[in-house]
Amino acid sequence: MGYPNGLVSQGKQPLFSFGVITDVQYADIPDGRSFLGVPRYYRNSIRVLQKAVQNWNNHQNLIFSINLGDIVDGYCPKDQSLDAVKKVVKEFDNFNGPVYHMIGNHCLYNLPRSKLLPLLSFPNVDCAYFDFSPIPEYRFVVLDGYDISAIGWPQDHPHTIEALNFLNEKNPNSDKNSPNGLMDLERRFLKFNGGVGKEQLKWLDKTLQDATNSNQKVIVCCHVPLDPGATSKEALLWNCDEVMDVIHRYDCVKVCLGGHDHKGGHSVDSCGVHHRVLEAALECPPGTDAFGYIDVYEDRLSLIGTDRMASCEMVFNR
Ligand SMILES: Nc1ccn([C@@H]2O[C@H](COP(=O)(O)OP(=O)(O)OC[C@H](O)CO)[C@@H](O)[C@H]2O)c(=O)n1
Repeated sequence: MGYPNGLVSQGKQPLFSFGVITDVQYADIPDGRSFLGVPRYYRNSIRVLQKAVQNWNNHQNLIFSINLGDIVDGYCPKDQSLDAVKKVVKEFDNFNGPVYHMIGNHCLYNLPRSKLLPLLSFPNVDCAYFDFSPIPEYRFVVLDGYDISAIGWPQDHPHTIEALNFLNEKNPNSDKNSPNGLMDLERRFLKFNGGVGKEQLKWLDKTLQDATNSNQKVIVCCHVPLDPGATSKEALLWNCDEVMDVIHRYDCVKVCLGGHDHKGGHSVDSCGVHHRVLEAALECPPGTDAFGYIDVYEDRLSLIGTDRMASCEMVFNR
């Protein structure tokens, strides 16, 4: 059987399947461009989401969907932020199943965490990282890539202060979103990125130990990518090295999914873990789409992408 975007089914039934989309970055404003000049279609992006939900529902066998973050764009007029987030959430709610969201920098430009987490139905409204297990053999670990961040926390919050100190130490530019002069992987030390804090790292370690004890395979999800092979250096998590050190201690993690770097990417790291950064809905010119679903097997994930989201076979290496 043939799929869109070139995959060929291997005949076996998946254990389960789920929908994916990222970087909708909706705003009711005219089309624009990224800082680097890439076109952005702020109004069309909600149409891409509507098409995704329709497609997921038509599939009939997707047991949940994942939104990898950045639901509303930073250029959304601030007096419209709440309505814009509610409007996008309403579209996700048309999906016939649970939707797991994560927060991105653009979400945090619009609303503080205290407002976002309840609106996005996080399992615990005080914490943006969590895990869930759709079937006993698999566990999903959702990381908060803006745990240590200069955006989203109150100005006097310890995590804001830690982030500002970190940026001042690592990035000498007065514009902390500018990578000018930063070399190679240091180009990730930008204000629109963030890091995973110590408590969350401990939680990640404990959760992966628990998954190992339960003989579960793990998919890690984070808005901010974790491997330089799958993303521009400017879009990497500040402490991707620390997070990957924890992940590599365990054999259970098979795939990491990300958003944030709109062009998308795929790599296999030195320990055989797949990293798939998904293509953004925001950059779809009208008439095009970027969403997909993932078939989960015992030995691989198969991403079936639509249009600008490339299909991808991720066979487990360990
Ligand atoms: N002062 C700046 C600001 C940004 N850049 C570079 O521009 C790229 C991304 O900026 P932008 O499009 O505004 O960021 P988004 O959060 O909307 O999107 C995230 C990107 O997709 C992550 O790649 C980036 O390359 C910056 O370094 C800059 O040079 N100077």
